[in-house]
This record gives sequence, structure tokens and C-alpha cells, in this order.
Amino acid sequence: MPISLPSDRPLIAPSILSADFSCLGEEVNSVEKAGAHLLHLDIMDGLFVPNLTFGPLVISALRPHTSLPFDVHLMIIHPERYIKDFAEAGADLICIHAEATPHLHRAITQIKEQEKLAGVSLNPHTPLEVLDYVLDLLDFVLIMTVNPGFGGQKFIPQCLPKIERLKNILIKRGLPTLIEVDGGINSKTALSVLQAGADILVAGSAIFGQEDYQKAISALKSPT
Ligand SMILES: O=C(CO)[C@@H](O)[C@H](O)COP(=O)(O)O
Ligand SMILES: [Fe+2]
Repeated sequence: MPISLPSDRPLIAPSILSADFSCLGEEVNSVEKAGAHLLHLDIMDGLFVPNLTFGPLVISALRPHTSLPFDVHLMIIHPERYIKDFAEAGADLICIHAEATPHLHRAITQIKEQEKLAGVSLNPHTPLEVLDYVLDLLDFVLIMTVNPGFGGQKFIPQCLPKIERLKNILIKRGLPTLIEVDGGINSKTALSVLQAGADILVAGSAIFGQEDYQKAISALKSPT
């Protein structure tokens, strides 16, 4: 059975991309204690995005350190090659990019066969229409509000109407699919993203870049 997510809104998913990699286990414990709901893990292959991060080995090493669900954001070409590996390493949510495979339906099916929550991510320029025929299969859609590849980038406000439109489509189609938003989320940008309809906020630098993780997470939960 796929994991059940908490019913709170918004759910906060700190991205460890901005954490101190020399003590990742401690960093993960700290955000868990500070009120995070999920742990966001950014997987980059140096091809789909111009950066490299880590693979399933790091995820399985972190798994015993926390009970937070693992939200794995695959920024890799042909993600279907590695879905089983990430599922076995401890992923609970697996998100692939629509732009990274010509076989989106097949890749989504593979995630579901692993009994994980399935998501598809869209780059800032990618229209929602690519999801037309798979939307009812998805547990969540991840709307990128920066060009993927790096933490600490500036939020792209032109993506806000896309979140609003997606929310309306989901309501119209009666789908329970969650909207996750990733990139440049901080206490200033969170409000407009939530007003547009986001359910899950990913934040790297706005949490791990701050001294007080609890304060940073609270500010995202109820931005003003
Ligand atoms: O997927 C990505 C970047 O490609 C993100 O998850 C970033 O790690 C978010 O970092 P901030 O923009 O919040 O600093
Ligand atoms: Fe991400």
C-alpha cells in the first residue's frame, strides 16, 4: 500500500540540497523535530539538469535516521531505468519529469507497481496539457517554479497562473491529486503559491539556509 500523507495543509518538504552534507543524518533529524512533514530528495544526473547530486545509496543510508516520508524528485533522463532502485532504497513518493521520457504513462505505471505515490513534474515552460491523459493516475503534480538543477534560485512568478489553472482542472475533474510546488519558495513567495492552490511546499534554502529551522518551517506553514 502507498503511504498515507498527513491531512495538514500545507505540507512542508525541506529539500536537503541546501543541507550540510557532512552531517546529513543530523540535518534530517533537525527538520523532523522542527515540524517538517516530508523530506524532499533531489536526484540530478548531469544530463537532464546541469548538476549532479546523489543516488539510491544515500537514500537507503538516510532511511533509518527518520520516519519522515521520502519525497524523491527525479531530475534524470529516462527515469524508468531507476524507479525500482529508488523504491527499494526507501522512497515513498516518486516524481518524474514529463520532459525526461517519451514513455510517461509507462513510468507512472512502474511507480504505482512499486506501491509508491506517483507524481509528474513540469518545468516552468511546460504546459499542463502534457498531463491531460495521465492526470487521473497521479497522486501529485510537482510544478517547478525555477528551472531545475540548483537550490537557491529566484522564484519565477509567471508559474503562478499554471498552479491556479491546475487547481481548477483538478476541481473540475473531481480529482484528489495534490499540487506540490518547488523552487524559490520562502516566507515571501509561499503566500501567493498557497493562494494559487498548492498543497505541498518544497523549500531548500529557506529552511536549511536559516539558523532556526522551526521558525523557518512555521513561517512557511502560515505565511503572511
Ligand atoms: O528541485 C529543486 C531544484 O532543481 C529544488 O528542490 C531545490 O532544491 C529547491 O531549493 P530552493 O529553491 O528552495 O532553495
Ligand atoms: Fe526538487
